[in-house]
Amino acid sequence: MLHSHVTASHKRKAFRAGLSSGTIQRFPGAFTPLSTRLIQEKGFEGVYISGAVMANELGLPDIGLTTLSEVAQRGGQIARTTDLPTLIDGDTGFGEPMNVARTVQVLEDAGLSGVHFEDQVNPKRCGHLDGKDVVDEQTAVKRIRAAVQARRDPDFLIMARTDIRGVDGLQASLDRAKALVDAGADAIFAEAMADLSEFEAMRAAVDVPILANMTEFGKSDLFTVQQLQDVGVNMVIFPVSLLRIAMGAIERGLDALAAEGSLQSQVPTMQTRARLYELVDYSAYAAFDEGVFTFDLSTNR
Ligand SMILES: C[C@](O)(C(=O)O)[C@H](CC(=O)O)C(=O)O
Ligand SMILES: [Mg+2]
Repeated sequence: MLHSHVTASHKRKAFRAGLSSGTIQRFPGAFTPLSTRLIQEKGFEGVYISGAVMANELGLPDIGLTTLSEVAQRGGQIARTTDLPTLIDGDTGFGEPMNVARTVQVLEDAGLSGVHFEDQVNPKRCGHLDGKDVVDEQTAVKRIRAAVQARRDPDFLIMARTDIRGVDGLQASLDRAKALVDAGADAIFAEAMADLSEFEAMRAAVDVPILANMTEFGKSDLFTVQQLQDVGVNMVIFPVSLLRIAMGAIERGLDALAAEGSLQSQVPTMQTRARLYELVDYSAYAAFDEGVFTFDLSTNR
């Protein structure tokens, strides 16, 4: 009822334990706080909070328009609904290294378990699009150093994302990842790897956990969790998938409503009222109310 049943500190420790467990950690992207309830119930290890989804949900493209306050608020709303660890997309950190430092502290306070910062220039764009650009190594390293220095909870995970693969190729990406680990990154997000052998090369290059991004309609094939685990990937995100699934269903539903004048034909595809109430734990709230209203002073002398 009401919120997560474990503390932010517990979730951060669980995140780190999962990353070093030898079992790949699967983090679907929650596109609403409500969706975390399903992610948890279905047995996934954690929840990803996508910058693309946060922007797109507001009707904006994912080009660095969302602000730290918007992202922290949404991240906090999502984190509080789940007992699972949460990794949030910190884009380029919302400014210069000083801003990156503040971002870390705000996200720690919002109850997130970790954040990733990327080495793109501003304005940033989806890592799977052409025409993106990256900052030089020194600038990228400064971002990560600022993040690491600002953190107060040593368990809060700072992940460095490098987008350089799509700009300067695989070797540049391995070199960049090593520099980011030397700067203190706890984990590496190697964006837009072309195939499994590239993940394998990244695995060999660094000795921290590595993340694979299985975003649809991107540069990478959609490898299975098992294939990624087999090449030593420690965690995989499905960042925008739930939004895409839901928006696909919404379009089909609206088409049916427009064509048929009623949603009767769609009802079997809908989540039922009973299932929805189960996810928001409705009955526990009703029981709580009943307990308060039936409280009888005379029996408590
Ligand atoms: C992971 C990502 O940064 C996101 O914001 O979810 C995006 C996902 C996408 O646009 O498909 C990315 O840059 O890969
Ligand atoms: Mg993003």
